[in-house]
Amino acid sequence: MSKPPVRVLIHGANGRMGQALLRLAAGHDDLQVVAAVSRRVEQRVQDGVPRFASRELGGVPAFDVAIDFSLPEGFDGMLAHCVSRGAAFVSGTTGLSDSQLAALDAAAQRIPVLWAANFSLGVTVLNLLVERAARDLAEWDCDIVELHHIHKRDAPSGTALALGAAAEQGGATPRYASVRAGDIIGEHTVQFAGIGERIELAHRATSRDVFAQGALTAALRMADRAPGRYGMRDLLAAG
Ligand SMILES: NC(=O)C1=CN([C@@H]2O[C@H](COP(=O)(O)OP(=O)(O)OC[C@H]3O[C@@H](n4cnc5c(N)ncnc54)[C@H](OP(=O)(O)O)[C@@H]3O)[C@@H](O)[C@H]2O)C=CC1
Ligand SMILES: O=C(O)C1=N[C@H](C(=O)O)C[C@H](O)C1
Repeated sequence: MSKPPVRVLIHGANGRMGQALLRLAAGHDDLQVVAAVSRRVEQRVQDGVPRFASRELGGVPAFDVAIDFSLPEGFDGMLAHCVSRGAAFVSGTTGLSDSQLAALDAAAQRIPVLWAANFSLGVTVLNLLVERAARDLAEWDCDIVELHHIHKRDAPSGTALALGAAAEQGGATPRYASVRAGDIIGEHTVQFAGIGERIELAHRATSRDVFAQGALTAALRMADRAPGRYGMRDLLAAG
């Protein structure tokens, strides 16, 4: 007998990422979007998916996992809601405060939690490469340059900070520079500069679909996990 589809809630549904998630989710037989949540709701049902405003969470049907790509103002409410429903929480929202990041650890005592600054396979591997390079190049200057679209609010990007943490793990001390321009999806370069030579490790996303597809895959894999804190590296290890 085939498994029933994983029931997914998408939070931040009106946004750039929310729209990509809804479009790509429609092509997955193994999941069903049972609720699309955002601040404002114009139509009660759109493309067969029930819509809810964030103040109406009490009326949302049962779900196995929420995928949150909202903003820091929306994040706390959805995390708390997942804990109260016993559902898994997968989030890519960036610009979070230290206390919001700590709240992920507290929630992970009760539900499966995966937060990642970047859901692309390329950046997941880039983090490993940066940590490795920093181990041998800790004395070199380390600079992280990130470019994003003009609407992005947080800087440095979540990915830049995660790459910085990987560099620090290897012993380097990174500096950050941010550019906000046009419709750039997301580009990150980690430069290690010595005397007479330098290395650049770079990732360029040309479509938001890579983040959305990564988050849908993560949601499918998190739905039936034990409570705990997970990262993209755990998904790599899972194959
Ligand atoms: N980890 C990753 O791989 C990636 C992470 N991101 C991050 O995802 C987040 C969303 O990005 P993007 O889609 O471009 O942003 P948008 O501004 O396009 O969308 C944000 C969404 O969040 C909703 N929202 C905002 N505030 C609240 C609130 N207080 N309560 C409930 N919902 C709220 C908005 O609803 P409404 O429209 O109704 O106001 C909107 O649907 C950002 O933090 C971004 O940095 C982005 C891409 C990849
Ligand atoms: O806001 C975005 O667009 C993106 N945000 C993430 C970040 O802050 O690193 C990931 C990606 O680069 C796109």
